[in-house]
Amino acid sequence: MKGRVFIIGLGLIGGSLALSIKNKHRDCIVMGYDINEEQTKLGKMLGVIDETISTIKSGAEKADLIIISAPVNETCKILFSLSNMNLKENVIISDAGSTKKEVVEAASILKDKGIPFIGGHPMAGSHKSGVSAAKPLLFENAFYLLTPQPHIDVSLIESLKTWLAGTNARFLTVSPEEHDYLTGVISHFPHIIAASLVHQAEKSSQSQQLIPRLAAGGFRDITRIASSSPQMWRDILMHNKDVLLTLLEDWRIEMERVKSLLQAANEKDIFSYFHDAKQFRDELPQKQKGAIHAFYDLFVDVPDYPGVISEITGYLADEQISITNISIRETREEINGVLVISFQTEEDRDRAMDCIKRQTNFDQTIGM
Ligand SMILES: NC(=O)C1=CN([C@@H]2O[C@H](COP(=O)(O)OP(=O)(O)OC[C@H]3O[C@@H](n4cnc5c(N)ncnc54)[C@H](O)[C@@H]3O)[C@@H](O)[C@H]2O)C=CC1
Ligand SMILES: O=C(O)C(=O)Cc1ccc(O)cc1
Repeated sequence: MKGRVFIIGLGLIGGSLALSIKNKHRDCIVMGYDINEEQTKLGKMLGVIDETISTIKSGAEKADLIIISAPVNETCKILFSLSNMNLKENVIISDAGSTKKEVVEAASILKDKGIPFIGGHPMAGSHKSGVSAAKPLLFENAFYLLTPQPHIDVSLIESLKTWLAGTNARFLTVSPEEHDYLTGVISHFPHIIAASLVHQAEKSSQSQQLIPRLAAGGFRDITRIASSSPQMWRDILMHNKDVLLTLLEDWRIEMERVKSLLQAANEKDIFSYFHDAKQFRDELPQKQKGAIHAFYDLFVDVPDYPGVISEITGYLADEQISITNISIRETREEINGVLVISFQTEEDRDRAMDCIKRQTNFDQTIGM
């Protein structure tokens, strides 16, 4: 496609969309605006965008496609300001926000002026923020939910999908209400629980100083999403309040049930509680990307001698296997440490396992 794409909110998601669009449509020009000028400058320096734009108006009035990728409260305000600008006749406006009902409602002001808005949500990402974390293939194999209103012409939806083809995502159309319920269950609610687990550990750590050290391993992994942007999650909770209040009530009832099983020392039902959860989880699709990002982790038991980490990273570098993160877990003093290496893809992790197996006799396990 040829034309000008304008990204408003040039962070992790805006930057990743910009890169995927530039990859696929070599002749288009991607313009970027961010309220934080540093992000726009950085985006240009990193080659994420072609042009920096200093006001929304100046970018919007030149654009064929506008994608808003700011926190969802800001998105609603930006939609309102776009409705007062002289946009091109063929423009399409979309967004990348994690909630849809309120965003689509805010966009009704555009409908009144005949400007098409198609709500969008690429359902992949991470706890990282900012344009420097952007990646062209962040959304590969992820679901990309679209929430067009009935008045939107099918050809416009197809045109948006063509613009976004470089994401390699899978498009699904749902209603804004359905969207907010689905994402409430599998993404928004788990973020509340992750943050609450961290709060609980923090409270306990006031009387038990060993907690932070012991929490360094699995606890840190299962609460990774609690490191996400607080502004983004505040906005998401404000938008999806009703769904989340219902889910919190369901959760409270569920916890009461577990409490009574425990009080009654009901071994049979406690077993079933874990057994049934394991069964459902084990049957979830493994190769598909869900809303919460999976890193492909490899755990390597390494002996405690100087240089062991650079030895392993050296073997991986020799075979050009890229890693996204590396850390050492020291939960067991004076015994082997566990080196945790994270990869972007399952293939990279499998190649790394094979490489380390050939080069060393260290035990390895994979994180699931
Ligand atoms: N982080 C994730 O994994 C995912 C996030 N989303 C959604 O995408 C949107 C962006 O999230 P991220 O890129 O992760 O956040 P981010 O924090 O990396 O980027 C957001 C950017 O928006 C800018 N911004 C804030 N207000 C603005 C305004 N009024 N005008 C212009 N720019 C403004 C910020 O300065 C920041 O650079 C949010 O709506 C979020 O709910 C969707 C899918 C995944
Ligand atoms: O893996 C993670 O950190 C996420 O939870 C990513 C994420 C965050 C917000 C979304 O609307 C969709 C995906």
